[in-house]
Amino acid sequence: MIKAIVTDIEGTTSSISFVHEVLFPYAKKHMAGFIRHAEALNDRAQHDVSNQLDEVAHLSGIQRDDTEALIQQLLDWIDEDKKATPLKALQGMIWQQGYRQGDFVGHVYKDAADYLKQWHDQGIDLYVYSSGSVNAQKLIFGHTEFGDLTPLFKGYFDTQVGGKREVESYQHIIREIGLKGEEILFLSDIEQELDAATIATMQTCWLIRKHDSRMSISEAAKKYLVARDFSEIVI
Ligand SMILES: CSCCC(=O)C(=O)COP(=O)(O)O
Ligand SMILES: [Mg+2]
Repeated sequence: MIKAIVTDIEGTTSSISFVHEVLFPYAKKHMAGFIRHAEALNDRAQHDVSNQLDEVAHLSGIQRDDTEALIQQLLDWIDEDKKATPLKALQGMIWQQGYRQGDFVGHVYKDAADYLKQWHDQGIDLYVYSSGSVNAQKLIFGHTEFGDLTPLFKGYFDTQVGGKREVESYQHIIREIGLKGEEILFLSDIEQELDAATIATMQTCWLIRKHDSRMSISEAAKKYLVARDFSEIVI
């Protein structure tokens, strides 16, 4: 029996095009200005940005005092869709401005919003696991056309627990949730994420959305339970 559901965001609850054509370009446009002007932020925000730049320097081997090279590295990582934790943290800080200013609304499919509400009302614990930072996850679900969906979620996981294709990440999430793996359903559009969750003993469902699918439904169904939207997910 499923007692908890952990969902991916991009390609699962939300469209790939929103992430790649709205969020990523917005972060790219504002990254340099955001970092150069970090000094003008309040102390805590400045400290947060500085910590992330420390980590960019550590991961890239670029000198910590070469701000322009660090910015270029971040822009290159956006182009590569690199799931680097400091990039994801900085993107979240930049998107926060965008959501607050009303530059965009977080995209969530209607079926996802409807079923998340239904499952929540049934007493199923809901969690998010995305490469986007926990801050970014709360922002996308907090600013949807269906209102603030964050009260539906019991918890959020990002790459602080590890990469989404690593078995250990799902083992960590299972421990944190405090249920057996087979009592938790993981939803994703990415085969390698489903593979890792399955090895960690979670149940899985592969989302093959019409305009977002990277795989045919018949091919995917040979390996995992599949759903074209949340209404087809069997609990
Ligand atoms: C939290 S919205 C932005 C998502 C993001 O930055 C990303 O890289 C997509 O990752 P996901 O694990 O949701 O596919
Ligand atoms: Mg995804």
